[in-house]
Amino acid sequence: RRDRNSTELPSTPPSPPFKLPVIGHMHLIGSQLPHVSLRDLAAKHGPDVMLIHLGAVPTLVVSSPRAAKAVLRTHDLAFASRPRSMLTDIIMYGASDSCFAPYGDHFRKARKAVTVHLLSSKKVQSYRPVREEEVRLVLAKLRHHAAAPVDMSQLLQSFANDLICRTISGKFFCEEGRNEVFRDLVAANNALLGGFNLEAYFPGLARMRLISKLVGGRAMRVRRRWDQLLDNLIDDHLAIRLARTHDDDQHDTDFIDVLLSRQEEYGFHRDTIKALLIDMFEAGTDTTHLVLEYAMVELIRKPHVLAKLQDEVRSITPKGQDAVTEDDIVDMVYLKAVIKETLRLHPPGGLTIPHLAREDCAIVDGSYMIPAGTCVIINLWALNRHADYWDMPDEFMPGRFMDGINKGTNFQGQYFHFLPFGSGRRMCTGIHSATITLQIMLANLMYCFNWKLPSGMKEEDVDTTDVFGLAIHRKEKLFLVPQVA
Ligand code: HEM
Repeated sequence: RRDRNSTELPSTPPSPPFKLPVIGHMHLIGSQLPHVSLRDLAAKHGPDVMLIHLGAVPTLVVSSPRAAKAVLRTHDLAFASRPRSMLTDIIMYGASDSCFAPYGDHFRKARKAVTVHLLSSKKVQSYRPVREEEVRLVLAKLRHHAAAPVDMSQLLQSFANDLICRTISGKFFCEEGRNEVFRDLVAANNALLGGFNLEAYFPGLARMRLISKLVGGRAMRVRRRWDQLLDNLIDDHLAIRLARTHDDDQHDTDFIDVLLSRQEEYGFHRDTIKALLIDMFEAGTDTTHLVLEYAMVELIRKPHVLAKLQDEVRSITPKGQDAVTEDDIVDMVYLKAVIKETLRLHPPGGLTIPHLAREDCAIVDGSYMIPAGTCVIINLWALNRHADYWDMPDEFMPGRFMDGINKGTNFQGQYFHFLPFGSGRRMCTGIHSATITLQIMLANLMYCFNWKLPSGMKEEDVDTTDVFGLAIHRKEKLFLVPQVA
């Protein structure tokens, strides 16, 4: 495949020098955060695209908006697959989920089921009472601890966990303490999938019996724990469905119900349902709460932005209400700008999940030939801070979305310098759910409380060091003192 306006033969993308035997360019990624090392390497060796070898795996790193557009829009179909790995095969039941599934009939079916039946804007709207109730629980906890330092990292993580547990499996999930088990399991998945996996970079090793036994054994233990939890949940739901009258059947209340009611239509095996549920647990927690935490970090470090946001939220919410509702946030334009700016500076993954080239493809005006089988990662963090598109790119300035060149820029996937949710066939399916959750929680934190740092701490003392896993997170926990407004 080639772009139409190309005149010269495409070449291999540039690569950094110093490729070593066996490890390739891995030593150049170093101990820094991968998205930062890759941005710095790209600036020197391939500002649009750069080919590196991570162990034995040829990997294209995409770092400019025009190259991202080539991969995610112009040649979206050619780059819409995912690399296989022994770990995702085990944990995601043969990669039969939507996140890690290779492109093909199964992926299209799985993605359709998720976008149409679980995460469409209408479906997300139907979970409004659940969201509002979970937000109220957070507000009650904060009121209880008012005037004392609160571990906001932990509070926001529990909020995101509990909310996703309830949308997946109804209220009884939390009541029976299963959300604790699930929290452990998501952490175990992250340790496996987010860590450095030898077998992913040296596929030859995966064929060696000792390595496959070690890595596979660890993954199988986690998988068995997921099986236990999810089989119980599915069996409980099946029993309740059997006991229901025909009329009740109209109401699919949670994700498990919805998937069970569509199982025949889509021809899903029980394992596929389990894989899709793990996706939702996994993608729905360690994204939303980290963005909320970063929003609070940025706001506490910029008191004038925090004050402006509070003014907006408090002036729009009707007098006498004890909390902000989802109707109230429709006109909160500064709230939305604050959330965009937080997502711009802190996109949770930093990089996309790896894509895989399905066929040979010439990209960026036919300049570079990418062979089938190349792994592709788009450095979203680097795009979101690209100096050609953003003024003072490292500064937290929500106003940039209200005036100036980025007025009106949104994260729906058509502005290739701002892609916190990705773009194209592999774009995040949770975008509606994530957006409304971020908005309603942040609006309420602003409406109900004034915020201070623990005594003796100044704004500049708030630690902003990041560490890398499946998502980027802050090294230190965030403690803040809420004061009832
Ligand atoms: C602030 C919150 C979130 C952000 C910034 C975010 C961002 C992303 C990104 C960048 C990708 C990868 C795109 C690619 O590989 O090209 C992704 C994939 C995905 N996200 Fe999200 N996400 C968020 C929340 C959620 C939520 C709440 C859910 C579901 C409940 C979700 C479900 C998924 C799924 C299923 C995929 C895989 C899509 C595919 O491969 O077809 N995400 N997300």
